[in-house]
Amino acid sequence: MIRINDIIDKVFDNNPEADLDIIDRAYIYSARVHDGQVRLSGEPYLSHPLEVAGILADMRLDPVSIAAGLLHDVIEDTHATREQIEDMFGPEVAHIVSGVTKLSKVHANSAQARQAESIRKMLLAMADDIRVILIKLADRLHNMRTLGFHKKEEKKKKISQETLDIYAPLASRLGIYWIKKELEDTSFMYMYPDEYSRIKGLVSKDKEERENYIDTVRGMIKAEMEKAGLPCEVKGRYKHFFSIRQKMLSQNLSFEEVYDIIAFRIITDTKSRCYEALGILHALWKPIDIKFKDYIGRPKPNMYQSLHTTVIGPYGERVEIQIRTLEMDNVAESGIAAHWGYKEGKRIDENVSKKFAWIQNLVENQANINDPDEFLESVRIDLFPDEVYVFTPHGEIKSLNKGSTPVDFAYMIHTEVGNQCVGAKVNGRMVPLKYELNTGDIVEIITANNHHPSKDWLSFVKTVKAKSRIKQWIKIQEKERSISLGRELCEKAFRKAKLNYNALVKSEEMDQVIADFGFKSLEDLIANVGYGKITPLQVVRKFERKSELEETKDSIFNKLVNKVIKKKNRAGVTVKGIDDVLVRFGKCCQPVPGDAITGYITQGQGVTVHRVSCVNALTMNPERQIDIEWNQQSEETYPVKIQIHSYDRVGLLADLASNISKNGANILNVHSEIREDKTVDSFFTLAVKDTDHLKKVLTAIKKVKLIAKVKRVDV
Ligand SMILES: Nc1nc2c(ncn2[C@@H]2O[C@H](COP(=O)(O)OP(=O)(O)OP(=O)(O)O)[C@@H](OP(=O)(O)OP(=O)(O)O)[C@H]2O)c(=O)[nH]1
Repeated sequence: MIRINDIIDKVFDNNPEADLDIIDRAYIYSARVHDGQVRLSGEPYLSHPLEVAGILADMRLDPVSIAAGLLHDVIEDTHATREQIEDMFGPEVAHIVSGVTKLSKVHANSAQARQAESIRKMLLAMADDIRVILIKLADRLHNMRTLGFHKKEEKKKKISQETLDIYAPLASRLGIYWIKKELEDTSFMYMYPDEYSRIKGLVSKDKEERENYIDTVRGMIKAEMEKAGLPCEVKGRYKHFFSIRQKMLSQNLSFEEVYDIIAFRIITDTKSRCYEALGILHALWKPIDIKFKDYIGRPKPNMYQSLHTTVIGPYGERVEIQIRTLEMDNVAESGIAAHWGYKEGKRIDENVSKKFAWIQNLVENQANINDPDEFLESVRIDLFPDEVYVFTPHGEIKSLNKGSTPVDFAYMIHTEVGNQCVGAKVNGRMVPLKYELNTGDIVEIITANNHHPSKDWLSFVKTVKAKSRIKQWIKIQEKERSISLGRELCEKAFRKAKLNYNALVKSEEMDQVIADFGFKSLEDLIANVGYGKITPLQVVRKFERKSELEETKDSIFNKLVNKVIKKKNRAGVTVKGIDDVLVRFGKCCQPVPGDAITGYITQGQGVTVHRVSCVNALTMNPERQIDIEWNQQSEETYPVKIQIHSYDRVGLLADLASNISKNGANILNVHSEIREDKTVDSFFTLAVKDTDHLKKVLTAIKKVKLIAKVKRVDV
């Protein structure tokens, strides 16, 4: 078991100025709260947080991350609370520890949904503080190292599969290659023990011969570099087992045919020397053209940089050689962690944040995908990137998933370019929209203003962005179609039931009906009628039931309430300088004569009247504003909403209704909300002649028994 002093030494070696005290304190606290707990291995539980902290120190992370690693499961597994952690170690450590704790709580029915949920949580946690995921990776790595202590084979396989599905790709995407490799190889060993042993056996077979080969080739490369005065270190590396297996499966190769089981790495000091070394190598051994990859010019999204070349080696064999600087080599192993400041308080730098902006994108693009299968599929594409690099006609480089098409490219440029894409030229030639792009292609998208995405595109696009934007467009179209169909169906059904559809859609009963069905808006309700999810008759029945209920209420009140005024097209307002213009009233502020008003010229729908104090009037475009005034001779009445706050008592509504009626105002609508403190707010929509009439009604209501407050309110 690693000791705390070993961890502290590692941190000190990385950064002699690090705050070691927080690590010490976290260790003491963790030891205290985990006291008495044991792991399946029989070791004290403390060994786990210590090993996790050791892995984090190997990743050269900052003391805050290491302290959080020591405490990573105290909230979940002991009596410790987030507040205690915050008091003792500060908000940063507490935030990270509680982030790790949240990740371990996944509630879902199916295995698929569980996986989707845990990936979604990880993405969110990464977008919040990437250190949460680094700790989770270290935690998983140690759990994999000790997986052998689990008794059940099934359990070991399940955990290994999850590691291959989620944790290894995440480590790869974050560029922490050493963790990715270890996770893959350990999972491989538990998942397919026979195959693992076979490959392991084949790699170690003829070990001595292989080591001799490595020494010889390394010596040759080194000598050639020295001759050219190029300082460098040359290493031989064995491909990891899981990667060998993947290559054999994906390219249908036998073990002997995987030529890069041994490869060489040249580490030099500057970027230009990397290219120089490449030239020297190619002069020594003939390169295989198609196997050259310049990840220095085009780094991978996980920041990996290196030149890869394959040459015909000294014995006529293929030799893969990777060339990079020392700094690139560090990043190749540690990825994002290599860029993580391990000095106190130093945050991840902006450049690195930009490189990892894909995390944010992933979170945003997937926020609306609810189906676990679809979610996993889309994340899989993003987590197992196999990029192609293509160019815009202006020479800008874009990286896309392998298999991407011009439509993916178009959506990557801009959603509108995608939506209006009609054709594409690749390297100057027209290609079908489902053409698979290759690295180096120059792609030009042809758009047409009124063109729209097609459902068929979903069958070939590869990127999450293109998929989600096309689906979004289809959804909007379907919704629009459903709304107009739904409206038509409802109108017919209402007519048949002798209900006035146009009046009722604007009523408060409709708000209630919408809520009864569990929808948020009238549009949603109508669209669902159009989709066929509810029938128009179900909507009609709600209204019929409502009027039946109403009839059982107090009869005086009922008669008054049901005297709904059928209003004629509103006059009563003159628009200055224009005679014959359609005038409508803002539903938002319900102006009545006497109110200061203003007009808003709408597109094709005449002028809308608002009170000058209405928020909509305050924010309207001044160019569309027009002066209007009340017509003095108008005989019209106007709806206005009032709120009456009072104590709840028997007969209150009847008293109010008769008082309002006595004062010459008709009641168009009423509803009450009873509060816990035995008071009630009654909302009446009245038809009044003007503000004076309204004032008279309000004053009269104040005289009704036990009324606390009366006021006019906006709708
Ligand atoms: N650190 C790091 N190394 C990378 C990355 N991508 C590629 N490499 C290195 O490059 C090797 C080969 O990758 P590629 O050139 O992409 O080609 P291949 O996948 O072999 O297919 P191809 O031969 O082109 O058909 C990898 O081997 P293995 O994956 O077997 O790994 P390791 O060597 O560490 O066990 C790594 O050594 C990366 O993102 N990070």
